[in-house]
Amino acid sequence: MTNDIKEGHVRVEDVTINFAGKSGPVTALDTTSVELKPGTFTALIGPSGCGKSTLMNAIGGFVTPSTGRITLDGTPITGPSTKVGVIFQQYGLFPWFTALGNVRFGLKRYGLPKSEEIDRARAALDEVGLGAHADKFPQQLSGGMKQRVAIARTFAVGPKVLLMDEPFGALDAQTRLVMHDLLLDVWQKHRATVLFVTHDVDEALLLADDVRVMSQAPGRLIRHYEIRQPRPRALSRSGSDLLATRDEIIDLLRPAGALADVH
Ligand SMILES: Nc1ncnc2c1ncn2[C@@H]1O[C@H](COP(=O)(O)OP(=O)(O)OP(=O)(O)O)[C@@H](O)[C@H]1O
Repeated sequence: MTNDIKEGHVRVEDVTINFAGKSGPVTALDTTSVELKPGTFTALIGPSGCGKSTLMNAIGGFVTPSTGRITLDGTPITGPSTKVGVIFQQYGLFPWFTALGNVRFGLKRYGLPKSEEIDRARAALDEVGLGAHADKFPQQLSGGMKQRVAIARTFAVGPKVLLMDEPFGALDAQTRLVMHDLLLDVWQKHRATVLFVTHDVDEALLLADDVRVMSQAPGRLIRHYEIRQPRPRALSRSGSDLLATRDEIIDLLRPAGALADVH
């Protein structure tokens, strides 16, 4: 998708990440270079343990690369920042705050006047369709509703980059479809650069501009698919291109296919 968005440009340059394991160093991410262009939506898919979360945590500033570097808009990422929002499968909501309180908490660091903070939090909840549930506590909300609160909390802060680690993995199939539409709607309004980790090939193809496939551990990027079908997409009426891509990715994720050459 062409766009005139200038911020949220992520470059990962020759990054490897090693951790200290019980029996010596473990390579969690093999040499990886990738560019996330401003305002684009990239899905990252790969076998379990290949290093998807490690790459995401490095872009989030939670993990330091062992070699190489990661920049956001030309500046090296050296730690967590409000420019990079994060949404995990576990909603990360405070149980003692209402939905509104949770969104307000994310805004606290800005030191806004109380009325403005409340207005912004309410607007964010309206945007995800939860305006009528602002005063409910997380335990009174369904999984999909909790994830809506997490999305509202993150977008309210105005991140340039949004990292999502299997955000809908715990939701049922029907709720996931609703959440896909909601996420695309909110993303298209805010146009943060999104990196979305998933195990679900269909989810990647329905949502992303770019699908990046990783090899078995120690992971590296082995394939890049540019998906140019207009959204909203449905695999059942998407024509043969998307279905052929889907078959290819499923093959790549099989242990033998995952050793294929880099493209
Ligand atoms: N802090 C850590 N210390 C030691 N090893 C780690 C650490 N974090 C991750 N690893 C190891 O690095 C490898 C990659 O882990 P990572 O969680 O990034 O994989 P993943 O692709 O996200 O897996 P999954 O799809 O199962 O969530 C694994 O072998 C994991 O055990």
